[in-house]
Amino acid sequence: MSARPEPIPVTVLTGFLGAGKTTLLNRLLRHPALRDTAVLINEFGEIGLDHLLVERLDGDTVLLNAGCLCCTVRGDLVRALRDLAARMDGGHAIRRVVVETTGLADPAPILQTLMSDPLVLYRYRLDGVVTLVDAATGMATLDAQPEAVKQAAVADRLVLTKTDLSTPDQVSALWARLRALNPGAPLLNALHGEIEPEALLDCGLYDATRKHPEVKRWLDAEAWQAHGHGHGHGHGHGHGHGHGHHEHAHGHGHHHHDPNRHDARIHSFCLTFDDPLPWDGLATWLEVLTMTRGESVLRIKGILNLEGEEKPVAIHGVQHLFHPPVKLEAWPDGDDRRSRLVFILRDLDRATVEKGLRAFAESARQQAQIAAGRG
Ligand SMILES: Nc1nc2c(ncn2[C@@H]2O[C@H](COP(=O)(O)OP(=O)(O)OP(=O)(O)O)[C@@H](O)[C@H]2O)c(=O)[nH]1
Repeated sequence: MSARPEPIPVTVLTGFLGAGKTTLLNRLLRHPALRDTAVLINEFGEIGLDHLLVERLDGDTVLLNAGCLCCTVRGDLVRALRDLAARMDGGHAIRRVVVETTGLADPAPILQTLMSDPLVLYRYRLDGVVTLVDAATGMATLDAQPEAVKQAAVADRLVLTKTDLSTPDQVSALWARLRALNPGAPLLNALHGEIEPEALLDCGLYDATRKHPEVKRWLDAEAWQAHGHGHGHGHGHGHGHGHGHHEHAHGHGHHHHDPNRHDARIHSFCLTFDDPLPWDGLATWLEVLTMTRGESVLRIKGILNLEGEEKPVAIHGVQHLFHPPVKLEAWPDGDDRRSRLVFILRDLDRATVEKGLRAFAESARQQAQIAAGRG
């Protein structure tokens, strides 16, 4: 038996048509930090011009030529990642993968691919979603294109490009809008693709150079506290398991822009629980949620304190698909043992989610009590 090879971090680079993905990628690839990076490019329709534009073609750039992104991309992506793994086994040094999506792509199927294929799961880990937004056209694009809103909402890092082509007012309005849509992702700037790789890389649960989980960077639960003016629903849930609502739904930001219909449909919030949660109840609820409302679940990330578990467990889901839960070695942030669940949802309100979760948790607790003869 050989040990599991160190999983290779995968960064998903997305952003609407012309946002500056190729420009940024070309700059990034010149950095020593991105030595031995393989690039996978997902093109829409025509044989990809981007393939030619990515300058450092050293045989590790693979074109994923997929007409429809919803389904076909997955097979292509899996095949490309499997091929890369075979090349690594043959001694080829690859330390990182960047998947550049087409501007029209819904990032969800790509994320799902990374969390569902067994070989991909074994050899790779999702490091993060980096979404580029063109400062000059971003507002109009977000107004017109639901996919662009979704790309921004699920991002782990948001990068504003082309600030040289827009006024400071345009930039601040766009920042406010992105902040409202996605309070958890740091907002960065890249002029002509110029950005420090450290700002974009290693935003996943694991730092590439260290073994311990980077929960703070990954989950950024504090962001909802800092931005959460929509908290404090005092439901009387009689069991005293924690609460602490931090929500940022759209509509009460500081910006003057009217809530857009796409933005208004998407919102994100963080639920916090002080007491351990029963895994059975939570798992059943997640299953019900994703089976019945999967299309509304853009992303769920969480650190859980589970009944009967000493260590924290990380969960990560996109629409109807979940990454297998990962047991972490240590509690984050000075032994903070609260469960924290970050939700990015479309057309699904917080109360439904929260009530369902609490009900399933409660029912699992009662079942356990009955089973233990205490019911
Ligand atoms: N003025 C200005 N132009 C930029 C900046 N970043 C990128 N561009 C230009 O914007 C255009 C589109 O950039 P690309 O990098 O091709 O964008 P992309 O997101 O890869 O585009 P698609 O692959 O078509 O989705 C190019 O002409 C870039 O030179 C910037 O910060 N300022």
